[in-house]
Amino acid sequence: MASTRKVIISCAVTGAIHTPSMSPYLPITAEQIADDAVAAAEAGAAILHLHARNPADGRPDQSPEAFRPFLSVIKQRTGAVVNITTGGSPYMSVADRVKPAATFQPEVASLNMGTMNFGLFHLLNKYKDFQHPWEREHLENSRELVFRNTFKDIEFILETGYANGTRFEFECYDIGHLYTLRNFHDRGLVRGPLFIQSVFGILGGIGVHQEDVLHMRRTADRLFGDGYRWSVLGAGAAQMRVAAMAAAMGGNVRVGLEDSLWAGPGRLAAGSAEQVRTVRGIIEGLGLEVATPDEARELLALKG
Ligand SMILES: C[C@H](N)CC(=O)CC(=O)O
Ligand SMILES: [Zn+2]
Repeated sequence: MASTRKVIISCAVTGAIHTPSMSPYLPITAEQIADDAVAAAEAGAAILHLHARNPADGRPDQSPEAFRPFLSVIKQRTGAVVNITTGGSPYMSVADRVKPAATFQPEVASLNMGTMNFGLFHLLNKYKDFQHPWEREHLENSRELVFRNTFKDIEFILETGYANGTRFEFECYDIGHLYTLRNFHDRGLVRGPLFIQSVFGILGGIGVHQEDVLHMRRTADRLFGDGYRWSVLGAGAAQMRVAAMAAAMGGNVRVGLEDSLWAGPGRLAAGSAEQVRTVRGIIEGLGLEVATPDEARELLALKG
């Protein structure tokens, strides 16, 4: 009897897109980030994708010192795989963005496969009142904001990570990013199995329609055959629908308050663990099983 397929749940607990005034549940302090991450791991997340913030006003903070307090707690309290962002926020230089991963040498680090417009200004239609002035600026400035990751930047991040045995979550926000990854693959600059995180619903990238999800899957199959592990994240209200489609199509999933603040229409999630429980229900409802951190390590050939 064929063994049941294991689905890897990644959880991104805070990110750098959402701001404190958007949800009282968005973890900001190191203690809140650690507690939310541990709860997500206990709910079934095998991989924890981590950003840091300034505890005073929630502003994204990419200094290694901002990461250290919650990383040690997470390591003590869970066996989950740690995935440190190299995306940081679009306002940061690549040199700053890579510092935490270079310092802590995690099993996994995120890597955005290209430069892109990163639209957040549409969120101003929804959010009017902000505790901190930087929040409105963060959204307004996104009209002329470019998230920069040139081919040279990507090479630099790859070299930095691979030197420490770190593997990558290749974030592909559009079909062109898959072709970029294929080019790096053909030049022998990336190591398989490739962990591809398809990102749906960020303004500036691909949408959240089922045809978009299918298109990403088919293109990745054509470019990488069985040399990759596919995962998806859907931004905002599309999170669970995109996850359900991908799980049914042999994929893995990412949830968490970095990608969506919601538990349902008009209902804020009281933490990332609530979304992990929801997506776990979908996965088990499909007759599949959730991968443990060690099963994820094996599937992704991580250093452990
Ligand atoms: C849409 C997500 N915020 C993508 C992300 O997680 C980027 C990164 O941290 O490198
Ligand atoms: Zn991130």
